[in-house]
Amino acid sequence: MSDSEDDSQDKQLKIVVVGDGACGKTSLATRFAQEAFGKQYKQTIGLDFFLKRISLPGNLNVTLQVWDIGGQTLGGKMLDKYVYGAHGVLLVYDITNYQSFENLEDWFSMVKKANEESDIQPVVFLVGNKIDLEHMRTIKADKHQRLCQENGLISQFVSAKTGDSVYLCFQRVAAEILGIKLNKAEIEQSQRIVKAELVDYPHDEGPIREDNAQQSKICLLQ
Ligand SMILES: Nc1nc2c(ncn2[C@@H]2O[C@H](COP(=O)(O)OP(=O)(O)OP(=O)(O)O)[C@@H](O)[C@H]2O)c(=O)[nH]1
Repeated sequence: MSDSEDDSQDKQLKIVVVGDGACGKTSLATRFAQEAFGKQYKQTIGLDFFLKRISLPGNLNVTLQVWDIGGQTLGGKMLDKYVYGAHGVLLVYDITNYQSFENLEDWFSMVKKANEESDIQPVVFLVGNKIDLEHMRTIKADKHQRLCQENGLISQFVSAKTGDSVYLCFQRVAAEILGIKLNKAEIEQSQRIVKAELVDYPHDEGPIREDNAQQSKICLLQ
């Protein structure tokens, strides 16, 4: 059987990714679906769409349709339609941006309202992104946990930049929707270990001084 025939038999799950502009939704989806990351910010107009097939315990394959919703759509006419019928929702914020956390209330209200008349109620994850910038964190982890407890949300921290826990996040959403329990070994396997890059200057040279670096750039231009 070819891959595409195989795909067509997979269960498809609709996962909607919402949150403020620039909190990293596209980066998260791109990291998951294409294993790539771009530093340049390019605003999503409307929505983007990604498909990725994953495996769950018990040799179960599922295809995730990831709906990456532009942050500027909040309050717009189309948003309800994008979110309607989602099996899973990722409420994403940037841990270094307080406003993106505050605005989750509006995003969550919209998610609940959009699905009021749907037969399926989505599993909702609270996703704190950019944990590679831990030193710039403005929302304490206990505030994040409190929001989860008060609203029945499932907690996840990720970094779209390093890839830390991104695959795990989507795998947990799918498992939760399908009522599958991931064991510790499966969770650990999906968690990418982040290694810091160490710059090792030769001891006798020391770091390059800014004025020297400037000169060498000028030389190159001439
Ligand atoms: N350091 C760091 N930067 C990130 C991370 N995720 C995203 N970024 C950066 O944050 C900026 C915004 O990322 P996007 O993924 O475009 O944000 P978005 O939420 O899709 O934005 P909208 O399209 O406006 O809704 C980009 O410059 C990304 O490179 C992360 O985990 N760590």
